[in-house]
Amino acid sequence: MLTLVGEEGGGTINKMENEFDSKLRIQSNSSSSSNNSNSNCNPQRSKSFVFRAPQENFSIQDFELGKIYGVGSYSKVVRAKKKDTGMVYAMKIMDKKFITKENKTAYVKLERIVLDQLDHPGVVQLFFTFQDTFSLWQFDDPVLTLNSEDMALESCEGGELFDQITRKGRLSEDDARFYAAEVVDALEYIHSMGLIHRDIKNLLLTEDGHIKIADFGSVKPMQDSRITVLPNAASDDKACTFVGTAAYVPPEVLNSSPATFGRPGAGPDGYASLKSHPFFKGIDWTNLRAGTPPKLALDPRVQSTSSEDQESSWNPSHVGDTSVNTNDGNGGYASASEAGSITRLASIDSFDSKWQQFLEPGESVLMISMVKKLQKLTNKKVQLILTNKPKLIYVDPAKLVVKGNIIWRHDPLLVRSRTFLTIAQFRKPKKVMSFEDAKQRALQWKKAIEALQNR
Ligand SMILES: Nc1ncnc2c1ncn2[C@@H]1O[C@H](COP(=O)(O)OP(=O)(O)OP(=O)(O)O)[C@@H](O)[C@H]1O
Repeated sequence: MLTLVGEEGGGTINKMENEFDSKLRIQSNSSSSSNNSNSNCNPQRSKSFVFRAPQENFSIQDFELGKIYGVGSYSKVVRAKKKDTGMVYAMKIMDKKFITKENKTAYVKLERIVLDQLDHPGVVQLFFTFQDTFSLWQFDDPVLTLNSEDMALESCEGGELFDQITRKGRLSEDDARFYAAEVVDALEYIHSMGLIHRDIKNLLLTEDGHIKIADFGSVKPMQDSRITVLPNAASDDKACTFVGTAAYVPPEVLNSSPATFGRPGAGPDGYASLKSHPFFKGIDWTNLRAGTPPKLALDPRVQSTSSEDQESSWNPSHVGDTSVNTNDGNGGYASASEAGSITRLASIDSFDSKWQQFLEPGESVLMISMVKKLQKLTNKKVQLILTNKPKLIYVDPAKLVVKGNIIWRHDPLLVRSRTFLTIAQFRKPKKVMSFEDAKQRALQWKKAIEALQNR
């Protein structure tokens, strides 16, 4: 049985979560006093800090949840439609216990405060936040409790720029210029606010195809920052701590120096010389966002992407299904019957810090499940973990040691039923492994692995 409470005792967890609350909760405006999530009003710069994006009393039940946009190191981002208003958001759901345990509270707080104060078309907008308690089931064991911190962000329906490059094979020079210009414009704004982002890896796209920068958890406010940063927010000015994602790290950080504004090529005169570079000839910097973006290449595996279709697929049970970008021929959503068979928040254990030790920095879990590894004589319970590296391992859940690293090639997967998944490893040592997933997600495992094979 996987229990969060059972491992450490409810008292400790409660203490941790209270600690989280006290660190995160800052006097906020209430929903009744504020209906201005879209306004440009300046936040109040005083001891009693007032958020522009209010802390609401909503619950996840107020939303229809759809596909999972992605899984970060300490969050899941899910498409969420508010039932009463019909507004669609990208809901960033974070487990408070996990964040507290991993000492990430300050980063969460910083992202919340910074996003609250940024206002630029190239930066993803924060609309509101709320806290919630989910009831979880695992293999029909008693209910578990997840206390979450949720941020309702502007939904970037165009997905990641990375996927556009993958689908198109390469960008034309004009398209590359367009995206580069929008990134430069957004970074100029971010830098003008006295912030260094430090983790520009997810360049997201709006439905129209304009760039949005997200994920401000690693942001570094400089001393003269125009952003109000409250006590307890992350500060590693002196320590030169490594923050960000290894593959995207700027050269100065690799040399153990602090991050600087210089990354994208801005010189001592700021962005002027960069923007007047011959590559950007013809770019109208003052009306950048009025330009026509490159046409988005749709995911060929998704048969229909109209909003209508997406909305008809809403089902709360998807929230626990981390089989991201799978080829289910159903617009990226599980069918109703598949969804029904997915335990609510089934893969919540992906938030459990004990699995994080098997990941490298920046690596995130795509699917995770307690399964039975079928062997000749005995069956063993193992934790099967699929990551975006991509990597597929199974771990002894009691000893917390990796028991196997499955190296796959093409077409090694066989689904015998909703429960049984067989994987053939063709590289040496050659072997065939079978797993039984009591949550009947064999097909989803297959699709998630195949999606990675096809990348
Ligand atoms: N506003 C958004 N709209 C659509 N998709 C989003 C949005 N924000 C994030 N995503 C997707 O969700 C994924 C997870 O985002 P998140 O910010 O939780 O973590 P991350 O930045 O990818 O990873 P890490 O936290 O490890 O740095 C992203 O990779 C992105 O694809």
